Amino acid sequence: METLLSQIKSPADLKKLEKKQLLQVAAELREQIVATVAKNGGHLGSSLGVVELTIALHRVFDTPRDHIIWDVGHQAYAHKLLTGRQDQFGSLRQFNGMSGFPKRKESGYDSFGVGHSSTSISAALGMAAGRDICGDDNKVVAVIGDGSLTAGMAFEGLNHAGDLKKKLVVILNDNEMSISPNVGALSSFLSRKMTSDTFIRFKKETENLLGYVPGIGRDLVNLAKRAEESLKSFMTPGMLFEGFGFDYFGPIDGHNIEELVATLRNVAQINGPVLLHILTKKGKGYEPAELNPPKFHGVGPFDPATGETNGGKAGSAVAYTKVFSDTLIALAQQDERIVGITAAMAEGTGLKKFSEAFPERFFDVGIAEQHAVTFAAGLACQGLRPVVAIYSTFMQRAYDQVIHDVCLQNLPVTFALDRCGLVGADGPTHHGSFDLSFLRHIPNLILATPRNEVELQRIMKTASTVDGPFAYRYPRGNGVGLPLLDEIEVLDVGRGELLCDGSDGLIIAVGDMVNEALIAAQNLSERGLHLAVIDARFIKPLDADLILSQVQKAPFVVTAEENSLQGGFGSSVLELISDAGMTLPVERIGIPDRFIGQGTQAELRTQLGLSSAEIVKRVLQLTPIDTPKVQVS
Ligand SMILES: Cc1ncc(C[n+]2csc(CCOP(=O)(O)OP(=O)(O)O)c2C)c(N)n1
Ligand SMILES: CC(=O)[C@@H](O)[C@H](O)COP(=O)(O)O
Ligand SMILES: [Mg+2]
Repeated sequence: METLLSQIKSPADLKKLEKKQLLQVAAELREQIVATVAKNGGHLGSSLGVVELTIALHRVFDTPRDHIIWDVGHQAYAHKLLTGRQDQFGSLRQFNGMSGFPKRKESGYDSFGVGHSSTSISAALGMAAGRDICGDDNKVVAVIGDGSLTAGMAFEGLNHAGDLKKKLVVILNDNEMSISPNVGALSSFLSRKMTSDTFIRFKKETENLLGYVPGIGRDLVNLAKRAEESLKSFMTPGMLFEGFGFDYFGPIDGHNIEELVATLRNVAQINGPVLLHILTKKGKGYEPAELNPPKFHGVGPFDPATGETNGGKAGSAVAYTKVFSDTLIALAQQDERIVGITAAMAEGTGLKKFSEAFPERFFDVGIAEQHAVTFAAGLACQGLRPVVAIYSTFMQRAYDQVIHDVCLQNLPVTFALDRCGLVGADGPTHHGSFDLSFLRHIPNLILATPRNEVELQRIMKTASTVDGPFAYRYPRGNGVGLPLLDEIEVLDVGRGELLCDGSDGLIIAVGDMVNEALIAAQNLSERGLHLAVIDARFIKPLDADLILSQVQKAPFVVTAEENSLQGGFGSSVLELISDAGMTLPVERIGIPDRFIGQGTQAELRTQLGLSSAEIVKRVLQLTPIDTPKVQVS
C-alpha cells in the first residue's frame, strides 16, 4: 500500500494534506527513521522527538525560501524525508551517501551546515540581518535543544538578537536531555525546578520576615499568601528570554501538531525576536529509545523489534575510550589531585565510569568546551590535576582557552582528545583531522599520541607526572588487542622509539599509522628493502636526536599520520630536517587539504591512502630503479 509519506515529494505536498492525515505522516516518518537507523546507525532519539515539530514547521513556513536552521542537526532526519530526499534516505551516513546532518550542498532546504552545537541562533540572526539589508522578507527559524542552549555561543546569539531586534523565531526544543540528562542551572530553570525551589525559599523567607512585623505581621503574611499564585506564574522560564529582549511563548506540547501549527502561525507574524518553548520527549514513539535516551542518542545498527544492539565489536581488543576510562580511574586512585571534566560527553568520553567512582572529582559542564578548559585552568591553580576529556573536533571550540588560559600560564592541565583522525559516519563536521596541527605550535604544551592501547596507558601515566600542560589524542575504535598493564611505566618526555632498523629508507609515523608502517616495512623487507621505522610518539617535543640520527643514514624519509598534512606531524619532521641543514626526499602521508566525507573508518582510510599499501607504494617510488622489481599489493 502506498504510504502518505511516499506521496510527499516536497513540503508543498505536505501542505495539501488534511489536518487529520498528519498523524499518519508522523507515524510513517517514525517508522522510516527507525528502520533506516536500525540498519545504518545514527542519531535516533533526537530525530524521533521532533517529528511533529518538523511537520508543523514545513506546514507553516514556506521553505526553502524561509530558512530553518537546525542546531547540531542530528535531529533533522524527518526534515530530510519531507524535503524530497526519501529516495536517498537508505544511504544515510554511508560512504558517498546522505549526510547525517543538514548540509547546504545536499539540499536547498538545508539552510545551514551543522554538526557542532549551539550555532543556530547566531546563523539565523545573520540570515535575518542579511535579509533586511537585502530588502527581502523571508522568515528565519532556529531550532535549538535545551542541551545546546547550555553553550555560551547560544547566549552570545540571544544577546545580540535582543539588541538587533530582527524578525526571528527561535524554537527551544526542551526534552530535558543533552546526550545524558541535561545539566546546569539553566536546565533546572527551564524545567521549573528552580522556579518552585526558589519560590518555596522566597515564600519561607518572606513569611518569616513579615511574621516579625509588630502588630500587622500576620496580616502581611496572609496578604503574601494571596499573592502566591500570581507570583508563581510570574516566575517562568519566559523571564529569562524576555530579559534578552525576546517575546516568549510556551511552554507548549511539542507533540501536538495542531497546537504547534497554530502557535507557529502566530509567532511567525511577530515583528521581532520570538522564543517559542516546546516540550518534547527524546525518542518519542519508539519505546526502547524513550526508555534509554543516552543509548539511542547516537546508536549503531540494532534490531528494531527489540532495540538490541550487538553489544560491541567482535574480537578481544578493547576500545581506546575504555582504556582511557579505566586507566584514568586507576591513576586517580593513586593521585587524589586528578579530577575529570567533560563537556556533556560523559558517555562518549568514558568519563561516566569515573563520575561513578569519584563523584566529587567529576564535572559535566554542559556543552561548554571553552568553559571546560578555563575551568580546568582554575582547578589547576588550586593544585589539582584536571583531565579535560573532549573529542578532538570539539576541542576546536576551545583553542584560545588552551593557549591563553592553560599553556601561557604553564598550568598542569591534561587534554585527553578522543576521536582523533577519521571518525567515520559522522563525517566532515566530526573528523579529528586537525588537532596535531592546531596544538603542536603552542609553547609549553606536550603533545603525544599512542600506537596502541598500552602506549596510551604509558602516555597517560606520563602526563600525570608532568607539571605543565599535556595533550594526548587517540582514535575512535579499538586498540590492537594487547593485554593492558597493571604496572604502568612513565615514559621519557620527548623520547620516540626505533621499532625496526634498516638503512634503505626511514619511515617515521605516529598513532595508528605506526602499525601500518610496521606492516609496510615487513612487506618491503620481504622484497629485499630494509627500512627503519620510528614511532615518534611525541609530536612535541620531537625526538630530534633519534630522528636526525636515522635521517643521516637514510636515502629518503616517509612520514605517516592520520592528521591534516597541513602543519601536521610530517610538517614538523620537515622543519626539523631543514633546520638541521639536511636535504633528502621526504614524502608525507596524511589527510589531504580538503574536508573528508563520511563512511566507515576503513573506507575512508583506503580512500585517502592511510595504509601500509600506500606506504609501500611511496617507498617504491622513492627507491632507485636498480632495486628488485616488485609488485605493489
Ligand atoms: C560543540 C559540540 N559539543 C558537543 C557536541 C556533542 N553533542 C551532540 S548532540 C549533543 C546533545 C544536544 O542536546 P540537545 O541540544 O538538547 O538536543 P537533543 O539531543 O536533546 O535533541 C551533544 C553534547 C556537539 N555536537 N557539538
Ligand atoms: C551529534 C554529535 O555530535 C554526537 O552525538 C556525536 O555524533 C557522537 O559521536 P560518537 O558516536 O563518536 O560518540
Ligand atoms: Mg535536549
